[in-house]
Amino acid sequence: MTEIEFQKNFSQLQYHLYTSPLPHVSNLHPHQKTIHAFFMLDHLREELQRKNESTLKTVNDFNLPEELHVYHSLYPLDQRQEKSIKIFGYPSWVYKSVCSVDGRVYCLRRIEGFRLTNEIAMSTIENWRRIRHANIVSIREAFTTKAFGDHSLVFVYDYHPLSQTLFDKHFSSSSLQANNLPQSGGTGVVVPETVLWSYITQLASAIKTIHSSGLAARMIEPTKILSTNKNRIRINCCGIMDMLTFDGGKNIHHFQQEDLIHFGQLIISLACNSLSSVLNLPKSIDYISRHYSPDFKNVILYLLNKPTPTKSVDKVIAMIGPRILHEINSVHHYNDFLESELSQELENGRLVRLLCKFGFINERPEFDMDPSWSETGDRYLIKLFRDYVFHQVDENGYPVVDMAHVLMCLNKLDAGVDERIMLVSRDEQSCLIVSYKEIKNCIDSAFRDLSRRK
Ligand SMILES: Nc1ncnc2c1ncn2[C@@H]1O[C@H](COP(=O)(O)OP(=O)(O)OP(=O)(O)O)[C@@H](O)[C@H]1O
Repeated sequence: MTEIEFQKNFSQLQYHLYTSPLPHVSNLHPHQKTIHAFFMLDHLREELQRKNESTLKTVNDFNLPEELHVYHSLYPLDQRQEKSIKIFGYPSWVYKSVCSVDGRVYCLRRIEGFRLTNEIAMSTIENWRRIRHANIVSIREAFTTKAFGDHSLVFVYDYHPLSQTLFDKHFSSSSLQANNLPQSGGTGVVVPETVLWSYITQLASAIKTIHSSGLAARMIEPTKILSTNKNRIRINCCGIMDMLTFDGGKNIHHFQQEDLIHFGQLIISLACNSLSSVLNLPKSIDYISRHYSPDFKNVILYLLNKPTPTKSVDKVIAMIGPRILHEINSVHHYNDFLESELSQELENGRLVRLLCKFGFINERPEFDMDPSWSETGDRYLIKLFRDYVFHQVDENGYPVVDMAHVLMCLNKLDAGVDERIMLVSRDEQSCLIVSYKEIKNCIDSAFRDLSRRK
């Protein structure tokens, strides 16, 4: 399916189901709530919806193999059609794909035209598979294939929907600036120092885990670091270079030292908002001294120092200690925020379960001829309660469509409160005074009754 067909077949989801609260209702009493209090924040919902949509996207591309090892439904993720061989020495392609073994979505990276001659190289992936880190894209497996009509090597990674490379995030729209250092009299920094400290902390943590496992990342570069969430980054493509240039681990110390230098170059490029800033270090450091804190400059200078036997990521971690505490604090705050948003939806799950029970009980066709089912006793009460919640009309006979009323009734029902309400029959000939507690008992017993009938 093409992108246009996809748009046609799946009508756009309405992200903004509710407008934000108006100013005059924002000052509520403690016991009052607006409709927004029952749902997660719009922007969070929208982000999750978009991620789901992009995870489900499919395409009918006859140039792609239908099946590849245990993977199918390949969907290309490359945004740029021109293939650069700068990073791997071979053209590489990225696909989203579904695994037929566990049904999950993965990201496949194909290295085109690579013929594996040394089988032992495959074993390097085992070391990488053992690494689980919040700032590293996890690798699952690697295999060779001729499904594309050539000898290709495919690496399977966790899929992070809608992720962006740091290059796309910070350098793509600024290609003009990419060749020039920002002017000293400019409006100030492009990437705030707090964001850069967060990047430094996350990358240092990932590199520490990699180096402690006797490995080297060899991928600290803007197109191979993914931004998967707000300020959340992950090193991508780990393990590929170890396989493409297999040396049995002889040069690992050299590659680890290179990691630190590339780390420094990445941060300097982000701080100066220019990929070429590493070519003119004195000018770049001067810019950083004027716009960022001395601590920040010292970390960069340390990272860019010539390799020595004592230069290590541990020293970087010691230098950035206080910033790590700040990062932990921010992460805990964000965690609290997400937990509170999640709890809003938890309430909705409860209400959906209640609505499902209503759906099971009311208007069952097989009991149409059985007046004892819905027209008497408990079931009759449930039917009247359903009318009370959903089918009320105003004094002019117009339907009352009031979500707050529905939510209030369902919440009181779920809690089984003692409050009493008056239920009126449709012909208005009889009325019943019952408590939510009694109705709750009726629903539970009717549902139990249904579940038992097999
Ligand atoms: N694990 C992943 N999960 C989800 N999306 C990914 C993953 N890895 C890469 N992508 C996406 O695939 C696209 C292409 O990635 P790639 O690494 O090829 O970047 P690139 O900028 O095209 O680099 P190159 O110039 O080396 O091809 C990017 O938009 C990236 O966000």
